[in-house]
Amino acid sequence: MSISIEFNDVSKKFQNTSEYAVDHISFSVTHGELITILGSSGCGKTTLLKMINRLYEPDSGVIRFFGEDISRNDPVEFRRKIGYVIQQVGLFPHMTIEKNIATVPRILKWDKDKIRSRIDELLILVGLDPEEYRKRYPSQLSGGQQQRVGLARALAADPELMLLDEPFGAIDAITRLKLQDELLKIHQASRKTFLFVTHDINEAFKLGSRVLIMDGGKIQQFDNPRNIVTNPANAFVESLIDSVRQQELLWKETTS
Ligand SMILES: Nc1ncnc2c1ncn2[C@@H]1O[C@H](COP(=O)(O)OP(=O)(O)OP(=O)(O)O)[C@@H](O)[C@H]1O
Repeated sequence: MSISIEFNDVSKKFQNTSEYAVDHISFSVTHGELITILGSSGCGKTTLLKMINRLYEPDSGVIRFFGEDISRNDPVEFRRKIGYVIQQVGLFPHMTIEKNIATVPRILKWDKDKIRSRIDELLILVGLDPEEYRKRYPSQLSGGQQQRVGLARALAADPELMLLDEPFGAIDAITRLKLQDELLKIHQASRKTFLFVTHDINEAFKLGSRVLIMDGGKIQQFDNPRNIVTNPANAFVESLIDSVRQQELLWKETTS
């Protein structure tokens, strides 16, 4: 099996800050995995993701994509091979849903019929009826529906890698659970690599075949959920798991 993403001793410190945002981290992801990156606010999750699509450049270390050092690629061209979904969705407000989804295929000069059938296929995949939603504008959609379109747009050109930065962070709990289930199905069907950032431990353990736990810019543990629970690597991971146990206890107490 091939390695799609590999970090080799990668660090990033922003100007006028004393601490590393990402502090000498190394890990690799096998192609086809869905990895979640879990940690509290400010631990470096977004910085890690943005170094992959080259919105940020590392200060040191090497990031490889299918074995190639990404710093040698043209960043704009490279970004088209990567789907990127963020919490704020970022749909173009003046464009219809179909035009939003077609953004990258149009840049890649796909022919019109291929783009049209891809739009329909993707809308169905993310649970939106093409007839009803194709011609709408983003402002005519709910937040959850906009996030579905954001996902469809990121998947449009069939990227080898999907980067998802707290995509469901602003969505209500019930819709969020539904979107998580759909994301798992989409991932299974696509067999591509997905890196999903979240600060929600339940979401991280539900979605990730492996969970990369960060704190202070460092990896605390990178393993499958079962091993993390049964064999926490350090006190930080233990306290994270304890926090879920406390929630469960509280839930049991209040419902019994
Ligand atoms: N553009 C920037 N300039 C200066 N410091 C930054 C910049 N972006 C991030 N940082 C700092 O780097 C550290 C890591 O930030 P990052 O956004 O990666 O964290 P995060 O884990 O994604 O947090 P959150 O969950 O709140 O989004 C933080 O201390 C943050 O203040």
